Amino acid sequence: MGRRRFTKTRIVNTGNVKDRILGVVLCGGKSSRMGSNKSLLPHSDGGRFIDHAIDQLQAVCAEVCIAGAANEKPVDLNHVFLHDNVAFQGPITGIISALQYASDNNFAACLVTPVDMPCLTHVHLTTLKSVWTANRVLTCAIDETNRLQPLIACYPIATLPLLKQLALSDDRSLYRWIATQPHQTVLIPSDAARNVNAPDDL
Ligand SMILES: Nc1nc2c(ncn2[C@@H]2O[C@H](COP(=O)(O)OP(=O)(O)OP(=O)(O)O)[C@@H](O)[C@H]2O)c(=O)[nH]1
Repeated sequence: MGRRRFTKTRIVNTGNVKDRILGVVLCGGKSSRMGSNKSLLPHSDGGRFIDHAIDQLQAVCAEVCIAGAANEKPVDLNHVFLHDNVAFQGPITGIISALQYASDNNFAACLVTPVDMPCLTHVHLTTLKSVWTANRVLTCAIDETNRLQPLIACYPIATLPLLKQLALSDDRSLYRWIATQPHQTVLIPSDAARNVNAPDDL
C-alpha cells in the first residue's frame, strides 16, 4: 500500500475575476517595537507572517502585491513589490502606491491588510470583499469594540486623489479620515484584528 501524502491545503480563489481587486500586504515601517522585520516572523501555519498574509489575500483577489520599503523585499517572493516613495511615512504611503498601481493596471479597488495581523484570514476578507462588491464604496473592518480598522479595508480607486491630499495634510490619520467619508463597515472578531507589535505580543 502506497504512503499517503499530505500536502498543504490550497486556498482556491473563488472570487469573480471581473471584480478586479488588487490585494495589498502592507509591510513597510520601522518595526521598532519588535526590533526585527515583522514580515519575517514565523507564523504558526508554518510560513512567515508575510506568506500568511499573501495566502489569505490570494484566496479573494485577482493579484496580490507587497508595499514596503525597498530593503524589506523578501528575496524569494515573486509578487509585485511597490517601494514606498518616501520612507517611514506610515501605511498611507503604501496604500497610495498600491492604488496608483491598481489604477494603472485596471483594477477596481485595493483590498489592504497589514502584515502584522496573523489571525486575519481569508474568511474575514471574503466577507469584506462581498460587502464591497454589493455597493462599491470604501469598505472598512470594525472590531467588536466598534473601532475602525483602516488597514483592513477595501479602498476604491476613486480614493486615490483624496488619500494623496490626506498624505500632504497636517492630520494624516486614516482612522479619522475614513470616519468623514462615505463608507460601509464589516464586523470582524477583535482577535482577528489583533496586531503583533512587540515580542511580548507573540
Ligand atoms: N508600506 C508601508 N507600510 C507601513 C509603513 N509603516 C507601517 N506600515 C505597515 O502598517 C502596519 C502597521 O504598522 P505599525 O505597527 O503602525 O508600524 P511599524 O513601523 O510596523 O512598527 P513600529 O515601528 O513598532 O511602530 C504594518 O503592517 C506595517 O508593516 C510605511 O511607512 N510604509
